Amino acid sequence: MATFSSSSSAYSSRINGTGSNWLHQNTTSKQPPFTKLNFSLQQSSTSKAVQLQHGVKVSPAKTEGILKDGVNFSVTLPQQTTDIATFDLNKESSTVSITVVGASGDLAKKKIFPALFALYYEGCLPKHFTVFGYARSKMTDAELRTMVSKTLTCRIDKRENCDEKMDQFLERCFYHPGQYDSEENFLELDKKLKVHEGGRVANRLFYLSIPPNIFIDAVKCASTSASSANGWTRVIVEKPFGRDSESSAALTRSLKQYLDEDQIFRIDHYLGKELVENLSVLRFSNLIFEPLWSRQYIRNVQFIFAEDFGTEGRGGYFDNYGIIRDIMQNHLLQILALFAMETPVSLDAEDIRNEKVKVLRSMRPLRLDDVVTGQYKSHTRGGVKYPAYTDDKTVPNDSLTPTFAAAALFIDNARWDGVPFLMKAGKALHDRRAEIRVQFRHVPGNLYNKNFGTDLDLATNELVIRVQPDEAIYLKINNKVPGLGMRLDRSNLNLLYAARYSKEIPDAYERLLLDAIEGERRLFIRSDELDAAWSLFTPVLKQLEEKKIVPEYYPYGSRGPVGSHYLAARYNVRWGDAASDQ
Ligand SMILES: NC(=O)C1=CN([C@@H]2O[C@H](COP(=O)(O)OP(=O)(O)OC[C@H]3O[C@@H](n4cnc5c(N)ncnc54)[C@H](OP(=O)(O)O)[C@@H]3O)[C@@H](O)[C@H]2O)C=CC1
Ligand SMILES: O=C1O[C@H](COP(=O)(O)O)[C@@H](O)[C@H](O)[C@H]1O
Repeated sequence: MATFSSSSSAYSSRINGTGSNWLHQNTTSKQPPFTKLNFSLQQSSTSKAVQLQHGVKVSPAKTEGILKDGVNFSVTLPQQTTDIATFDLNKESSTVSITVVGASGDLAKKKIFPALFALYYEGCLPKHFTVFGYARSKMTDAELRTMVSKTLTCRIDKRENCDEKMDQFLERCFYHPGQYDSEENFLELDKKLKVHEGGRVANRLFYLSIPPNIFIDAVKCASTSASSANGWTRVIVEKPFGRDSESSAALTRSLKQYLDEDQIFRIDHYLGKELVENLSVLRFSNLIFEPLWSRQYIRNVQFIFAEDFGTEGRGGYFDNYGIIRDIMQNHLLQILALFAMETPVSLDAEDIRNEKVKVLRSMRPLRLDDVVTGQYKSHTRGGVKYPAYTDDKTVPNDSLTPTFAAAALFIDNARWDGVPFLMKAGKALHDRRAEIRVQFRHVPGNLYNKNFGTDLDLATNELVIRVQPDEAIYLKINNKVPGLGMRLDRSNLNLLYAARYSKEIPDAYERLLLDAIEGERRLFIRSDELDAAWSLFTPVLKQLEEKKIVPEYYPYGSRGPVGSHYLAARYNVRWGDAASDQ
């Protein structure tokens, strides 16, 4: 299947083949909004049928039904197309089976099944697809459907024909109980998959939604006993990808015993978030930002993640990892790489991932002095007692695992030399947010300095990219307060998504699942990126553990340890989220 998307305000294309490249993009109209793409069929085999959706036209007209190999054709989009247009070049002859391994688990219920349903509802899944749940729990197909329907609390809930669509979706959902290390059980799954595939080209996606200690067993069995014989087989792997450089490299080596790198889709769901996707658009398609994107104008950059709840229910997993591995080494570092990378040669996955690796490899490994850790303690507010991290029964009473960390990182390259990149991540804080804050330098020789009082830092521009909640991009500027005097204030140029766009924002898992089905790797982590990411954090993680560094305790629901402010102050930085006009 090949898809591309277009809209009146942005234009882009995503062209992928099924198995091998069915389509080759020759030219794209240069006029935004783009309206035309020219393709030629590359695969020298049988003719392909073309299905076009959303009023997309194909020319020449005779290609409408059957396309012959080597035929050039062009596709015209309606000017205002905002939806994804879907081509299915071999729709009658191929099918996609998505097996959720660990289907009885938390992530499967909370994210994966709802995302699959949303994709189905939006018409983004191929004509022929099947969803299989696989886990050890005993369940029938009907029981899986009940479980899925009960947990399909997703953005689609209130939409037209939701119930009807849900019933249709559930008819495509099946379950096979089995052990994760049993080739025999995976062979049984293979047999069932074959029945549903009905002799078509069989593409198979396995989503490993299981604890990391059983990844390799499951990959081994899936690849040896349930790989597709005539289509592609891909595996989505959930984090954690190891605990440090060594264990991550060992995991990669083991995965590569059974899979090629291009079959492995390492998911970092923050890369699927709308505002993170938009980061490159903001930087590379607006003349006003890219020239400012360097040490010359940027004073510091902050990546902030906060949750207003603790590890509830996931303490067992969390205690072995801690907040640095859970959030910083992956989600925040991935955003940092996209933020700081050089302009990629193109929007192709490999070009983008090459630039991300380069910037990660230009970074200094984090030093112990540049980290502050914290752990939440019990706190009573309004008569309600909020638990300490160690109150979780799955967490040892003497655990030193950080639930909060702040860190200062540096990129030793020409663009970013000396600019502090600060990260802060914590659970059980006073609010929930994820954002990027870019604080600009002072205006040299500012004529209005005297209007700002003594604290010039408060008067510098700040660009905030709020990833969640209430997605927004806003720029703090200085402005004259209307009137006869000369009083200045700080105001926001504010792009609040909910006010600007009526369209709801898809969940990150929808985008990533669709990309994995289409073979688009841009938003997945390549193994060299992972190595580079681990080498930045592994030394400090080891020191924290070996030296048994005691975290600073902070009350549940507070703003976190004071130490994070001292760390920022050492680099002349003030956390943007602490300001009153945030
Ligand atoms: N939950 C979340 O919000 C997030 C999870 N992740 C990652 O996604 C993956 C899945 O997470 P989640 O759904 O929370 O995990 P769960 O702990 O819910 O496990 C998923 C399923 O795996 C099976 N399982 C659990 N423990 C074991 C075990 N020790 N041995 C064998 N099988 C076991 C169980 O199925 P059964 O007993 O039926 O076989 C369970 O339903 C993990 O790698 C996690 O780190 C990543 C980001 C967020
Ligand atoms: O990967 C993880 O992410 C969640 C936060 O994800 P969000 O999309 O809800 O912001 C976090 O709670 C969890 O600890 C971590 O493993």
